[in-house]
Amino acid sequence: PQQCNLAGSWKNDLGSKMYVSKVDDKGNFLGEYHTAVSSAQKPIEPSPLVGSQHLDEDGQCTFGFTVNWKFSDSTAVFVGQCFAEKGEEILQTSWLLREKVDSQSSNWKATRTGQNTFTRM
Ligand SMILES: CN1C(=O)N(C)[C@H]2CS[C@@H](CCCCC(=O)O)[C@H]21
Repeated sequence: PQQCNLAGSWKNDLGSKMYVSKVDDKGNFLGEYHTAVSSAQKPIEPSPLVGSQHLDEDGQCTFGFTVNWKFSDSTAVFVGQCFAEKGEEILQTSWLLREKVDSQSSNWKATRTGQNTFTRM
């Protein structure tokens, strides 16, 4: 069965790109996230990501990774699964974006969530 390995280049429906370096034998990986959009004031820069994926024998692995934004006081965490359909690999992900807020009274509005699909570039 096709082993769904996250190494390589991915793009999502927002036009963001993700470059994943090799996945080690424990499933850990590093990479870079090139976001296409941002609510931050500063110019967008590539940002490091650190993650881990299951290396199941059936190849439809689940994974998670964290993106530490270099141009924004925020952090995103993604969880998802890799699906292999007719030779195409699709990453179905959900994410939480936590932005730094100035006081706990604003804590309620600090976390956003969404879902995104990635395909190989
Ligand atoms: C573009 N995005 C993207 O490709 N996503 C899957 C979502 C989850 S991370 C967010 C971008 C955050 C940029 C940094 C910031 O504005 O604080 C958004």
